[in-house]
Amino acid sequence: MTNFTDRLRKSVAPIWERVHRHPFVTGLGDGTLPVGAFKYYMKQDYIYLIDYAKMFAIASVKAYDLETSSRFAALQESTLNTEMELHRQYAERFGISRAELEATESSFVMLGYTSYMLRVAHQGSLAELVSALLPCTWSYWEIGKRLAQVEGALDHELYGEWVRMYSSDEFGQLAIWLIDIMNQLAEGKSEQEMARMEEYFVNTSKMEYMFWDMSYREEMWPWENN
Ligand SMILES: Cc1ncc(CN)c(N)n1
Repeated sequence: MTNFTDRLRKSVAPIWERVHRHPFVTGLGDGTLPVGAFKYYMKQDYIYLIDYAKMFAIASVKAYDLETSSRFAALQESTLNTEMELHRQYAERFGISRAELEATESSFVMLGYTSYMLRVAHQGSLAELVSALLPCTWSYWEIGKRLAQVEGALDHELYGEWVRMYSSDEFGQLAIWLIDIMNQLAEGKSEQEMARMEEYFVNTSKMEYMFWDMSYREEMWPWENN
């Protein structure tokens, strides 16, 4: 028997494959990614994660039982204090202060992505909320695991830290828990509800691709660097 997340994964197969082949992602693995693009990405991703952590906070409020509520609260905590610590450490290496990091001006893609997710979180059910946030954690874990297979990627002096974090068992446990809860929440849902959840999952998967792409091109608003 296939579960709901098998259906989701199948529906985004071509998009995620494009992500795996994107030069930003392959460059993280083989070390060819320009440092400027990585710095740009780190700063945009830092402010992205501030909003992403809020998705878990809203999920904690919407949860139907205490255990689920506290798991989402823990996910918020680990985003703010473990995942974002990686960014703070990179920023320190680059001589970017915490204040500067937090004051990063949002790119259009970053703003579109987080605004969309937060809209689903505020207007939708818990199941819809999880379907919109799941590509973020799940796809990074998949990318991390694939890059960890590339020779030298785990030990690269700049990008190794990134690959180690997203391929780690700790990060994988978070992704697995989210995949499980997605399947539980989908149980008993009508085809119409599942189709809406699939739409959110596909849309945020496309936005993941766009986030990599804008980072590679260090894209801001069109009148600033075009
Ligand atoms: C844009 C994006 N997507 C996903 C992740 C992994 N939490 C992230 N840090 N940034």
